[in-house]
Amino acid sequence: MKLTLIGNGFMAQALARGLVNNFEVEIIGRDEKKLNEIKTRISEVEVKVMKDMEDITDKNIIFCVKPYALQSVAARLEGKANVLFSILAGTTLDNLKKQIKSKFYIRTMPNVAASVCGSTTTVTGDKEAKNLALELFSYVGKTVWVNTEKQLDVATALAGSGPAFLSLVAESLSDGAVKAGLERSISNELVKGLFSGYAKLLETTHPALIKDSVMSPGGTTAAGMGKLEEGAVRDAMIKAVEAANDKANEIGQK
Ligand SMILES: NC(=O)C1=CN([C@@H]2O[C@H](COP(=O)(O)OP(=O)(O)OC[C@H]3O[C@@H](n4cnc5c(N)ncnc54)[C@H](OP(=O)(O)O)[C@@H]3O)[C@@H](O)[C@H]2O)C=CC1
Ligand SMILES: O=C(O)[C@@H]1CCC=N1
Repeated sequence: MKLTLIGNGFMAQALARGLVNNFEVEIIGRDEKKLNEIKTRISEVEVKVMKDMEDITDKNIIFCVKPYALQSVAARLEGKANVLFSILAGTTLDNLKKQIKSKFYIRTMPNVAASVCGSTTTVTGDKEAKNLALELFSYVGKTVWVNTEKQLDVATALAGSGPAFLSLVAESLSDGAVKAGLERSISNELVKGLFSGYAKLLETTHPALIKDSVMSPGGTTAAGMGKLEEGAVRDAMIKAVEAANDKANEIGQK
């Protein structure tokens, strides 16, 4: 089966790398130089500069441009695709249906860890294309089917934006260690180990239990936790996910 990725940015390339071993992959973009650079990095893909009018009849499209570019790119697509898979944050199935013709529509939300086959991708849309969607995105990590776009928007806030939120945690923990006198290279090494070890623990243990197992009475962790609560980190994280979800809804209303 052939997959056509429209857009050649970070996510398109991450998906292409995961998909080339199992599908024919074509990437369509607007910048020949960028496309040729991609071809040198991912030799298995076909690259193509978008025509004034691009025929998508019967193609399986993975749409990978920014949400604001939907209208201008859609205006140059003619014909009816087989399945349109969108990775666009916030952009609703209704909006996609108004702008691009396809037999079936799927909305997905992968994350940046797709570039290392570690995405957890949420998927919703037409049931007829469910199995294909779950298969495609399994080549860049795990997949989770949800029944509503409301769930997909919240998943966008949590798992799509989440790597950026966790980057703030990773970077600031390393900064704290440097402030306390540890060399940056050692701090960064410890943060990497901390995240990978923690990910393994989280597979089997609730976060509250992990916290309780670390925090001894009057100990070092309790001292640090006090400061996190003073800084309202928990509240800030909750508000970050809420704000990202609100933004997805706002994009959806445009
Ligand atoms: N980054 C992330 O972590 C995630 C992003 N997403 C979603 O993925 C989508 C792509 O994001 P990302 O890969 O990060 O963004 P990039 O900016 O890296 O890529 C966007 C791509 O769209 C192309 N593009 C923009 N406008 C046009 C146009 N008018 N005609 C043709 N091509 C156009 C750009 O072309 P050019 O290179 O020529 O500028 C570029 O190839 C977004 O909709 C985002 O919501 C989803 C999950 C996670
Ligand atoms: O912020 C963004 O637009 C994208 C969507 C999901 C993650 N990042």
